[in-house]
Amino acid sequence: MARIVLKGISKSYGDTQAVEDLNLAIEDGEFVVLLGPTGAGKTTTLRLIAGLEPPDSGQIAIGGRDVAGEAPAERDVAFVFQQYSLYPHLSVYENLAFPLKSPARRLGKEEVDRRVREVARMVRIDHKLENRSTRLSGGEMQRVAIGRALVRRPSIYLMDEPLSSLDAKLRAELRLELKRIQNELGSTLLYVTHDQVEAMTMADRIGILSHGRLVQIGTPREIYADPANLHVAARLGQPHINLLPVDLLPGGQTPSGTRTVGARTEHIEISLEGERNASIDWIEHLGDQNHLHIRVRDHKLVTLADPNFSIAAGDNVSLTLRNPLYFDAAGQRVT
Ligand SMILES: Nc1ncnc2c1ncn2[C@@H]1O[C@H](COP(=O)(O)OP(=O)(O)OP(=O)(O)O)[C@@H](O)[C@H]1O
Repeated sequence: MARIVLKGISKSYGDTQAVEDLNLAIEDGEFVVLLGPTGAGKTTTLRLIAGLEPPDSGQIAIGGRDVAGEAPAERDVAFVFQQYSLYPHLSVYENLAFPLKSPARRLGKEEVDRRVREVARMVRIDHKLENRSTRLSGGEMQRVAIGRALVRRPSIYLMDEPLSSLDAKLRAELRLELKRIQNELGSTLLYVTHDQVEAMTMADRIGILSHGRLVQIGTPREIYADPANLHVAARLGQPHINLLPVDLLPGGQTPSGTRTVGARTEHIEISLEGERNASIDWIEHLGDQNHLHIRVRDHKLVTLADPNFSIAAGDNVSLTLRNPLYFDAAGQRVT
């Protein structure tokens, strides 16, 4: 377990600035998720910490040590990739034992056996230890890949979209398990994803990356409720935040300098009373909730509604804002 500190890290590939002046401290035992769109610099950040590439400038410290001169193996870091990279000719047991077999480790046979079985229980694959790794489902393979990282007990874990190749149900299951395991081990974990649900459910803190820069870092609640700018506000929330011109809807007290009003479901009151200023274009029925597609003059917005709310396409409704978010011409929050 260890603290990770990045100070002024930059990295470019030719003309592409992948990471730019990145400052980030991840506390010992903390679960930090880097969230950002494709090309934001997430994978590059992990690769720099792991030592797979050197930064152009800046410093990286792990557990108080400047790791500039250290090779990946010396950094005591485990990396889990998007695609499970198991040894196909080996059994699950042998795959899990593999990282413990390097001559440098000098672990006795019993100790290896004990650790393999302990980790197999943790990632819930202990009933398949003798299976060939090719005879596993995608979810089981990824459990083994995660187990192989855990078995070494490194000081930090770096995970690059480890759940993205799995179906939605498995992803939800493994999300919970990863969080439980990290809690149990108290390990420092830096996790990269572009899935906002993973970020919201697992992270102690979320760091939002855009064009190689860290735009904001905070607890999931802070990032969601108090976004620094439009870019961050648009990364979280389902359906997406509605960006509306000032004065389109009544309600709220617009601060001066506001150019755009950001309204999520919880910022929009729908009523069948009062002046009807909007009409329902269509309704998506998702089972436990409905997405209402609403038109206000020539603007469209989407909000959630309870399926029991009795409303139909073509109905006219009254919309009012309640404490929405305000942004200036540059997209920065105005309060
Ligand atoms: N080895 C490389 N050579 C050239 N350009 C690279 C290399 N690695 C990354 N880049 C570029 O650096 C930028 C950041 O890439 P990076 O892989 O870190 O983004 P990411 O946020 O992880 O994206 P994704 O979600 O698609 O994995 C991109 O524009 C990418 O094309």
